[in-house]
Amino acid sequence: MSSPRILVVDDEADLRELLEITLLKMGLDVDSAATLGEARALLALHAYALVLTDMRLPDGLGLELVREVTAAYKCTPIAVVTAYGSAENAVVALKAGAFDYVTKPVVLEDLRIMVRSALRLSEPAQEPAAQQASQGSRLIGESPAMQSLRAQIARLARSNAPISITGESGSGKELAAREIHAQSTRAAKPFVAVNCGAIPETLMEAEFFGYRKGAFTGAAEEREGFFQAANGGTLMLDEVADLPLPMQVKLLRAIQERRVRKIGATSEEAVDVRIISATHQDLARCVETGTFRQDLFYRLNVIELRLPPLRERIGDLPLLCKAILARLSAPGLKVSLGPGVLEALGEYAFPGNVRELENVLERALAFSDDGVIEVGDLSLKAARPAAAPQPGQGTVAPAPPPSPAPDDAPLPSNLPDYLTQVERDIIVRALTQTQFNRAQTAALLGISVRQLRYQIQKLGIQAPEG
Ligand SMILES: Nc1ncnc2c1ncn2[C@@H]1O[C@H](COP(=O)(O)OP(=O)(O)OP(=O)(O)O)[C@@H](O)[C@H]1O
Repeated sequence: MSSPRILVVDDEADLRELLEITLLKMGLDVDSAATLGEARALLALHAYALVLTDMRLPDGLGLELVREVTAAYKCTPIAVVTAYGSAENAVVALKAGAFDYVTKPVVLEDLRIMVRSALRLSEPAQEPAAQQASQGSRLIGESPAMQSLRAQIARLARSNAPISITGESGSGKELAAREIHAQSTRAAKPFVAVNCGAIPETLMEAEFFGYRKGAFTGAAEEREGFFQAANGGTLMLDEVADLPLPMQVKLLRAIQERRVRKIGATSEEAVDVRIISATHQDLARCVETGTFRQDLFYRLNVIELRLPPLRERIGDLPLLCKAILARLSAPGLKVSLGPGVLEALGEYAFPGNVRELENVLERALAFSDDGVIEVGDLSLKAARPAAAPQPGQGTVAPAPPPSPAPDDAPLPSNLPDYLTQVERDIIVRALTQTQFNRAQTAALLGISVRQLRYQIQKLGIQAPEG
């Protein structure tokens, strides 16, 4: 079998030679070109496993070649060599479709890592793996929005460019990130998801970069950070807008240099990590208000992937309900939706998106008789004009408007836990008020007795049987 063939495009003879020798030593075949014209001629003659081009060439810009190769040779990844410190060039090239970049002066280890990663893209075994991943996609939905999302994911999986995923809470940002990872050449390596809002500021550096034994009091053992744990794979920075500014500086450096230093270490180590960031906030707005660094925003936001809210793809409801219920129901139990349920769901705005749909169905399933979910079991939070409760099917009372918290009130650091606590407190208060009379408590809170019983059990509230 012949070795993969690489095309090197550079007009600096010294650098070209260095690249050629490094690639030949990796057992690869190398062609080289000094101009765009020569490169085009070679591309027309051979199929390349990778094109590596300088950005400035005598007869034009490497960027032109990036665009041409991306459009005309879809199976050939193209990477660029950029001058040190010209982050702008790298970002422009990645946006234009470059697979990755290396900076000058070229660090040979970085070059080898990048080349190996690119070659995995053209390995024949990779094709079926990628196909399988997309066929077995866990992102459910056939709406035009989902089809377009899946197509974008398949394209993005073939690049190392940083991706910023935006979308409302519960819309599937983490699922999309996992999907990109699963379809990429990094699939065999770890996917590490980090909730940036959940790490105490004092521990952040240690968590991200690791530490050496004895680096600080309590550092009894050497520990890896998220970057090392994700080496070769993908690091997802969830709720990236929550990163404090000092950590943003350190993160930017790690991403730019592709190197991290453990706390207490004297030297840095190379890490090969693809960064996917996600947030439900408007990062550009955070930059304007000064809570997010512009340079980090620029680095993370190379390619933007927007996840549509569920209400924009409501046609996916039947498929989503089917898949969620199949997952939630006990083996052998057939679960179905009663009349009007899909319509009622279709009229609901789903501020919490697919996660909320999962919760609604899980709760409804617990209340349903004989595995048939009725409209009254849904207990949707917002008013649903056409989904008024049917007589005898439980009631959906309009909630009193929540009193707005003052703008400077401290935000909860874990919203689900906070909301669970609020729910618990309210139920305990209502139970105490009615002296644990469940029927009265349920009526007071506008839920059915069955729903109340379920919540009491779920929240572990100690209440005498009533
Ligand atoms: N298209 C989809 N198909 C199937 N399940 C989905 C889809 N989108 C989201 N989900 C499910 O919804 C839940 C929430 O998804 P996920 O955690 O990816 O959302 P998120 O946007 O990252 O949320 P957050 O902003 O709160 O972190 C998960 O259980 C996920 O499996």
